[in-house]
Amino acid sequence: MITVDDVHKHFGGFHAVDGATLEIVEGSITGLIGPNGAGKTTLFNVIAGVLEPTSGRVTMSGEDITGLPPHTLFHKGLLRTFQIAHEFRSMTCRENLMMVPGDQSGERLWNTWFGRRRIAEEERALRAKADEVLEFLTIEHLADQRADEVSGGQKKLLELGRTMMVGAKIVFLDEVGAGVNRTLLNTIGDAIIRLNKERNYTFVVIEHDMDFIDKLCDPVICMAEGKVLAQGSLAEIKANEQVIEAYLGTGLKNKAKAGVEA
Ligand SMILES: Nc1ncnc2c1ncn2[C@@H]1O[C@H](COP(=O)(O)OP(=O)(O)OP(=O)(O)O)[C@@H](O)[C@H]1O
Repeated sequence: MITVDDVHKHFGGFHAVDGATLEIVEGSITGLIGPNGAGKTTLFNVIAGVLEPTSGRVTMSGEDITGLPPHTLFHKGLLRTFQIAHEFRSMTCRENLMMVPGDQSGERLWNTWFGRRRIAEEERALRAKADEVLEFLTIEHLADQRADEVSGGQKKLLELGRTMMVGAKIVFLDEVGAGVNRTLLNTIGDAIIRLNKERNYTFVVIEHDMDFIDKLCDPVICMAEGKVLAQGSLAEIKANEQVIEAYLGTGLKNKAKAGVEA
């Protein structure tokens, strides 16, 4: 579905992504792991059009999407979740969902003059859709709560909900687990699995929480120092010596030589 071919992203002389090549298979929940500073978020941002790559190619279903801006990718069904923007925080959760850009007639001046009835109908449909999304995510009780009054985990669910307001095909999630309690993390995990199974979403998930990765992701891709080190099931990744070296820093071989137990 997505291929990343020899992508580089340099910040001055620093190679944050240094020749990453990988494939994201349609229908998968792919985990992207790696030590801090491995280049995971930078690679996400390149794929999602937030950053232009220094070189390399990204394709989606065979189409070259390298360097396309986020709003163009959004209309192709490729979404990266972001924290709810400052100006949306005083809105209710339902309104946050209803604000996701679509093709509402109300956005066009012509229709504000000539299509009031149609706008009202669309607004009703949008509201019903937002309520359906809130119900799917089991947060219907938050519909009228301001977005800045809900917990961190509930905000993450809302961010996921925003992807459901449009016909997302592939969603990039960056550290949904950070600072979220276990119960809500399970709710988020379940929502991801249901979206994957019931609505054919493909996910790419950056996460440090290995239990979360274990529950959700196959395959798992491990990056270090801007490169893809390994790809496979989590068990395979955990057994991969290069991966262990990357996480431990000094490396098993060196430790063995020094007579240190790994
Ligand atoms: N805009 C930027 N300018 C300069 N350096 C940057 C920039 N963005 C990222 N970097 C550097 O690139 C490297 C990779 O960062 P990135 O955030 O992609 O890593 P990561 O694998 O997502 O790490 P983490 O797991 O800690 O979030 C880091 O050393 C970071 O400091």
